[in-house]
Amino acid sequence: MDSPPPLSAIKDAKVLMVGAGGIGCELLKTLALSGFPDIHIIDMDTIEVSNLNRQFLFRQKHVGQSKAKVAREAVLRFRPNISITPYHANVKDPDFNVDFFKQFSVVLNGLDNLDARRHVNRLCLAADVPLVESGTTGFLGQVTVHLKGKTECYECQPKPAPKSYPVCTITSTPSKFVHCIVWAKDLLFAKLFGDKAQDNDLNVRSGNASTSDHTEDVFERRKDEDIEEYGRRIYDHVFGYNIEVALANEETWKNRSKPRPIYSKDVLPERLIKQNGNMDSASATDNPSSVSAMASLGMKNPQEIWSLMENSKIFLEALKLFFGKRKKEVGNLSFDKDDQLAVEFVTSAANIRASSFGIPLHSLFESKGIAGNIVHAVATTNAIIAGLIVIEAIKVLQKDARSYRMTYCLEHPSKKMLLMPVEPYEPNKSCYVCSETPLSLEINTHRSTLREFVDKIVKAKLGMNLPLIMHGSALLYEVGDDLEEDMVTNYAANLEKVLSELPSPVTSGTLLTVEDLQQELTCNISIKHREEFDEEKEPDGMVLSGWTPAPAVEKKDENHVDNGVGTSKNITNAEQVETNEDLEIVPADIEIPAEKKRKLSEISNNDGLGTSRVAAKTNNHSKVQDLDDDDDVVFISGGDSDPSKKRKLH
Ligand SMILES: Nc1ncnc2c1ncn2[C@@H]1O[C@H](COP(=O)(O)OP(=O)(O)OP(=O)(O)O)[C@@H](O)[C@H]1O
Ligand SMILES: [Zn+2]
Repeated sequence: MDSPPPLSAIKDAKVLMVGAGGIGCELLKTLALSGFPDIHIIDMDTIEVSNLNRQFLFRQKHVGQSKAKVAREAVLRFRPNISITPYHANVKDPDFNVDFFKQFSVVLNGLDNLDARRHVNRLCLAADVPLVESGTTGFLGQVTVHLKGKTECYECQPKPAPKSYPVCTITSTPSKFVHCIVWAKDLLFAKLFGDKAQDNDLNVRSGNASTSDHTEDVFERRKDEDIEEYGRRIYDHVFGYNIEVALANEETWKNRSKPRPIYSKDVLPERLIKQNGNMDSASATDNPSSVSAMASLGMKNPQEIWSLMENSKIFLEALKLFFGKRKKEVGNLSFDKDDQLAVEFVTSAANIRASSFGIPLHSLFESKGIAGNIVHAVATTNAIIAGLIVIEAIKVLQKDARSYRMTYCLEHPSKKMLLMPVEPYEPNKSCYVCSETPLSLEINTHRSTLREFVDKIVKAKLGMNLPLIMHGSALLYEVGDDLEEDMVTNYAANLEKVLSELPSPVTSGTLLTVEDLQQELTCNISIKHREEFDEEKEPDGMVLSGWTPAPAVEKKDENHVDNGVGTSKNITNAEQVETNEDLEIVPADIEIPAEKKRKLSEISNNDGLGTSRVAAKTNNHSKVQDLDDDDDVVFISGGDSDPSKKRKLH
């Protein structure tokens, strides 16, 4: 195949692509066809059957192989003369350090989780390499350009927190099917098959616990207890007894319709084994990943809505299969949308609960989508977004900063346009990642340990990978392969100490320096002691602040138009999305600007210090409601985790 000569800016470019999934496959193809001569790809995954419907560089025979390597081979078949270097690895591996990033002209992300995106953002800032970010969720998509000091970095705006529900809605007063799914997945499944020791609101106490039968841990299987008996006991406890206990609190039901307790004997015959000969033989195979309650019971259609009786049978069968065929995993399982048996269990439990609360039942297919925060992937959106990434990459290579655009791909046309380009925003001066703004942390220094600080703040909130913590010149903690043994012992001991009892005590007023050696990121955290925290609102028992959106100021030139679009009015669609009930379970990785912020061109038109001719603009992003996980993002994606990971249906 002959191809036209590449643009001169492309000819010498060396680009790094991170992620070879839905967006990545499209991107690699478009880069190759556009004439990019030297492409490096990092992807840590192997190909799954569920990827094949949209990750078109992969075929059935590639299942189980490295995405980065197979993508390379597929593209070399139609562009044999370009150089493609694959890395089957996690981008967070220490090998991919700042020096590694420095060799590239531009980095292009096709990731699906916040954690990896933040990491790449930091490495690009440290290496001073431009980053083109992207994400898609169904029909929605987004591409942004991040150039150190010129445009906002990926982390300049706090990301939407994952959608969460009030605990009491989940444990006591569900009103939507999603509440039943969250209950089945995060409480019941976790209690039965995950870590037993975890706190869990399922063991609802009766009014007089001392005389109740329920003082024992009902979830503990009794010695020699038959598995069906055990399953029925769990069933009766969570769908019968717990509902009776809840009903006893009249106040709760004053303005709500009361739930109905459901006991297994009312729904199922006394003994299923008699009814269903294959209950004991269970599934035909011993391969744990193919064990299925539906298969055992001869039910085939995942789109069918099961009756209460069918849900109850699936519930008992799935429970039995976990304790029979997958016994080794019990105690360590966490819900995985690709685990058929887990989805069957969660679907049936959610449906039985829904039945009790008068909520419409759902099929396994629908439940899987809700439980896995799945948004149906749209291959065309990935292709459009990949094209836009390449357009922005070319502008970056041409050093044409004034024409950079962040572009949103909308679900419904706005002013007859599906693509909405907006000029990029200037960096947020209070961003702890790309500016040096100190953070402050309220924490109980007499109660919280260094380990809690490391896990909940340094890793979870600040997204650091290889952290080092200093108080003045005293090193309190660091990680690394080359540490002396006595240092390792010291740090391990420090981790268990409360902050005020560390060798160099951390108390109110202490300024801690936290550094990530791989990301080359340093943050100063000013510590403020606080005695009490609200368990519901501040479950971490610590509050980090200082990382805020840039202050909103009164907006001028409201009708200013970028490229013919881009006024605040263009956001209506995004706002519709935000209030769209159907999207409730979508992990919104996407952020859409509600109103304009100061833009790059306005800054570069003047002294470059931010005293732009446009005196006042707002700086708010209206984020599409985060429906999940993962996950996750200012950018949309194929999904995280991670609690912030968005996922697609395959
Ligand atoms: N830390 C990371 N290092 C390297 N690659 C990563 C990292 N995190 C995510 N990825 C890759 O990014 C890609 C994202 O692609 P995509 O959103 O299509 O997800 P997927 O895993 O292929 O599909 P799905 O999530 O829908 O099952 C994946 O191939 C994944 O392996
Ligand atoms: Zn920033």
